[in-house]
Amino acid sequence: AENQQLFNLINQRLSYMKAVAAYKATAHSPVEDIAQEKKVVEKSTEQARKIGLDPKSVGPFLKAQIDAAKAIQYRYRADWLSVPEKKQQTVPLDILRSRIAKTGDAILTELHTVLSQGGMKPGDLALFDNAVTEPNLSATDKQKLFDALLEVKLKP
Ligand SMILES: C=C(O[C@@H]1C=C(C(=O)O)C=C[C@H]1O)C(=O)O
Repeated sequence: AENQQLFNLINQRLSYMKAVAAYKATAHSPVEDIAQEKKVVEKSTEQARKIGLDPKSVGPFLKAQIDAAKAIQYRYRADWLSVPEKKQQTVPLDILRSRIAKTGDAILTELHTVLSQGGMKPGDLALFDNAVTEPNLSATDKQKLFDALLEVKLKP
């Protein structure tokens, strides 16, 4: 169903965070990049408005996605301090960010479709739980993400 596709896309965005964390670890860069977050929020808010989502209700969802993305990266970084990973090939950050942006746009488009077809019910939490499989996402991060997702509305 459409909900399943939406949840898969949300998981896909989170699944890029291991590669982002690996790039930053190699570059000795911090996880948090406020300038990039601002770009993501501005572009996504504009996209949401264009496709007919209520931009105000999208704000907390975007924040929850970014918070989850950072929490995942911090956990990888912490784990790699205890048990270093074998040297992997790192994907350039600009390439990862363009994939993240594409997935982010797809999430908003799919969310619009779901809301146009009647929206989600709290009972969809079980579907969401199964679809969102990123191992370094905590149960509370996951709950926050789902709660913010349920608050997104169509443009009045
Ligand atoms: C994903 C990244 O890491 C963090 C999370 C971001 C996001 O979820 O869009 C943006 C900037 C960073 O604070 C990144 O640096 O691109």
